[in-house]
Amino acid sequence: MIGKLTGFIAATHTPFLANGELNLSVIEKQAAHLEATGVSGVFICGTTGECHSLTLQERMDLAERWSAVRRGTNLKLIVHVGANCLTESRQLAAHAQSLDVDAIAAISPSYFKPKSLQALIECSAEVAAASPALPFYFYDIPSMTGVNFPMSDYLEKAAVRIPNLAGVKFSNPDLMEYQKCLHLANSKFDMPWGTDEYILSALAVGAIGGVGSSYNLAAPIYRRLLSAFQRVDLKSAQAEQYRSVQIIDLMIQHGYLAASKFAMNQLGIDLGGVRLPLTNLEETQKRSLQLSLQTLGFYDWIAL
Ligand SMILES: CC(=O)N[C@@H]([C@@H](O)[C@H](O)[C@H](O)CO)[C@@H](O)CC(=O)C(=O)O
Repeated sequence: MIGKLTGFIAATHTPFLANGELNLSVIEKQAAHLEATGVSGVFICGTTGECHSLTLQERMDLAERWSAVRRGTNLKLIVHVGANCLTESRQLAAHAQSLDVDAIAAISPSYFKPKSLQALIECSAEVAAASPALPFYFYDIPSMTGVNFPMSDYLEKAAVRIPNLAGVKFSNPDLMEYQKCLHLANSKFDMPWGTDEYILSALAVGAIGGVGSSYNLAAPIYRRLLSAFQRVDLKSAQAEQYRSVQIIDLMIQHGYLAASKFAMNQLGIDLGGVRLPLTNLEETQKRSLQLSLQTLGFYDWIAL
């Protein structure tokens, strides 16, 4: 086991060329940027990575490239293998285990949804069993999957069914349920927090790390937030959290994933655009976002 995930893990974007094909050649630069800005790991092929718009082969190509690139860095590597088809998930999990990766994670199937907690646990168990040597995280993201069971119940029941269960990547803003999970089984489970705009609240109740999209472009803000929190300087921590809120709010107004990819491109990491069904920013939207980021002070906030 890798121990618990600490610090800020970037849920990475998937780089595409102008023609929409995968652009593996930029991953080295992407990793260097993330390491330089202080993230502690990468969570690839997740929501931010547009997992459901990638072919199985593309997901494996990404895992292979990241596994090679992160060697020689301090970045942890977690591969998201969730899919609607459990056979594909199992293939991805087995493939991840053949590489140098730290853990896998999987969301619930969501087109046909598990009707009971036990059915959800059976889905996780099938995937986790395909890579028994890797820690398995259930990726709880009800806003995207529409699957919503109490994660404290999931952990209690799944712990006896899934030997390699490490915890839950908690992309669910329910802080009460989060605390119940944190206190289960002598805090045995790892619970990386997945809603960046509430990370300060999560730290206050016991989080030790987060996985999220905005750590790709704004890790320095979160690092200052964490150090202010650790020295009990709540005013400074709140100020940094509010910076994150303003950035995220701006991205949401412009279409979150396309806007965050555009911002990464502006930072010199050319990740290209998003794939349909998501849509890219129009030129006017790009200009307005760029101006708003400058006016906000974004580029000063993230300077190293
Ligand atoms: C619903 C959603 O996409 N949540 C994001 C957050 O990082 C989110 O983008 C951020 O908090 C802004 O709302 C992550 O939890 C997703 C994530 O980790 C991933 O891309 O796999």
